[in-house]
Formats: sequence, C-alpha cells, structure tokens
Amino acid sequence: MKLVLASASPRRRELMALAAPAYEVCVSDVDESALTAPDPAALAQVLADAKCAAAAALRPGDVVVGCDTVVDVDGQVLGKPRDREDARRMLDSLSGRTHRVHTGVCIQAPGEQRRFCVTTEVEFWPLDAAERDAYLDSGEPYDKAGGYGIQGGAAKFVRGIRGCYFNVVGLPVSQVHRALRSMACWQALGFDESD
Ligand SMILES: Cc1cn([C@H]2C[C@H](O)[C@@H](COP(=O)(O)OP(=O)(O)OP(=O)(O)O)O2)c(=O)[nH]c1=O
Repeated sequence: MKLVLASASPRRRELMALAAPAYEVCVSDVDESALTAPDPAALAQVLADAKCAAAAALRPGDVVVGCDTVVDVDGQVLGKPRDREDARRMLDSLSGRTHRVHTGVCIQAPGEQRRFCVTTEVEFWPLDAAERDAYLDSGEPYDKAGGYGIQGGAAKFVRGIRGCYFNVVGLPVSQVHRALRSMACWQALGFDESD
C-alpha cells in the first residue's frame, strides 16, 4: 500500500512532503469545468472528490489524496485567470478587501474515507494600478486560483490572514497530516505516531 497525491501542482507536492513522510504522485484527467456546486467551499470539495476518485481508479488498494483550491469573494468563485484581462479583474476585486480561500481535501483509502474543506481569510491592502500591473507582468498570476500567489510576489499585497497559510498555497498541511494519522491506513503505510 502506498500514499498517493493526485496533483500536478509542484507547490502541492512540496507541501505534501511536510504532511507525510513518503508519498508518490498520480496525475489524472478531470474536467473541472463540468462540475458545479451551490457555494465556493462546496465546489472546492466536489473538485477535490473528483480528482481523488480519478486517481483512486488508477491506484486501487492505495491511499489517495485529492485537493482543490478556490478563491471566494463574496460568494463568487475566482478560479485560474484565463488571460491578463481576467487576472486584472480578479486582482481589482481583491484589492482593499478580505476574501476567503477554500481548499477541499478528499482522502480515499481501502474501507475508509475523509473529506473536509479548510477555509483561510486573506486581507489585501488597496492595490494601486502600478503595482497591480507590475504583478500581471511577472507572469505569476496565471496558474493560480484568484490570480495571485501568497508565497511569491503577492506577499506584498497581504495585510493579514486568519487561518492556515499553507491552505492558501494549496494544501492544509496540519489538517491533512492529522486526518491521515487518524486513519487505520497510517500504520498500514508503515508510518507511526512519531511521523
Ligand atoms: C490563492 C493561491 C493559489 N495558489 C495555487 C494553488 C493551486 O496550485 C492553484 C489552484 O488550482 P487547483 O485547481 O487547486 O490545483 P492545480 O490545478 O494547480 O493542481 P492539481 O489540480 O493538479 O492538484 O492555485 C497558490 O499557489 N498560491 C495562492 O496564494
């Protein structure tokens, strides 16, 4: 039995290494645009469930972790920007305000499952056009939900956060660790209480 992260995201892979002593990666194809949910947190969960299920089908008998991160401004979902104009619109909607970042997590093991969504509140300073446009030029927004990376150039935009920092980057490290450790599969994976 192996622990498997269902993700192509290099950031998520780095964070998973903090949550568990050893794991493998399995990337599967999920059409995220085909899935809907009544609110942003529910959407993050549905997408995480779908990524997990797709990888679990390829890795029967293993323990699969799927995650999805969405940004939520007043109940409106910001996914990854389509282009520069979309990214500009996203940064303008985040400027000078507090938004929420939800990461849905689904862990599927033989005979057991954990599903949960972790939310972090992030407050941005008001952004002026020059700093916003310089950030758009950096190329950083385009592969990230909400069009920014708290771990990169957008660190300068952040006035404060409430909740798990790692959740914003894409994987709520301590919650994933604790969920895995509470499952029967933790020992079957060869890990113990000190891991
Ligand atoms: C808000 C925010 C998001 N992000 C990233 C995390 C996720 O990688 C991405 C959201 O897209 P996701 O669809 O959650 O993940 P992904 O497509 O990058 O990877 P995979 O589906 O293969 O697991 O945005 C940051 O890196 N920093 C941030 O501050």
